[in-house]
Amino acid sequence: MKVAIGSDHGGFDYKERLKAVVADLGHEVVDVGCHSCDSTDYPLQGREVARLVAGGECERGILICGTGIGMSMTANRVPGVRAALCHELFTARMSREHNDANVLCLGQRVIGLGLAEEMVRLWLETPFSGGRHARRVALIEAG
Ligand SMILES: O=C(CO)[C@H](O)[C@H](O)COP(=O)(O)O
Repeated sequence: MKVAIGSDHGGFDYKERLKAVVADLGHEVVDVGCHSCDSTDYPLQGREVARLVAGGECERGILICGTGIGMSMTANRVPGVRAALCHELFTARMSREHNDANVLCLGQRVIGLGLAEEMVRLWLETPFSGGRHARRVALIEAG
């Protein structure tokens, strides 16, 4: 898969570490920035990743800021994006199985790096269950 990844300064360190996790699983990483710890504004990177996913250039997206909240608010404004803000493994898995989430949002100031790495692996490898959940996702997309 092609996986877009982006962060603001509050998520920069995790972005750099999570890129390796994504690549180790055999996926292509598209890094939209930011590219340093200098202060920046999360909607810039959040929108860029969301547009890549909504436009089909990337199949999935991962966004990291301090809490993940601003990134999820931003990404979910883009039609076709189903961004899930997760802080533990259960919701990361369910966001794929039940909600077909195509963007994962994480908070670098909320969870440890080891958990974030495990969540990314689980989230990338968990398929959508379909069935009754497909009807519900279609209702989301119908607006
Ligand atoms: O979590 C975030 C948005 O949801 C940002 O990373 C956070 O608000 C940045 O804060 P600061 O400019 O004080 O570093």
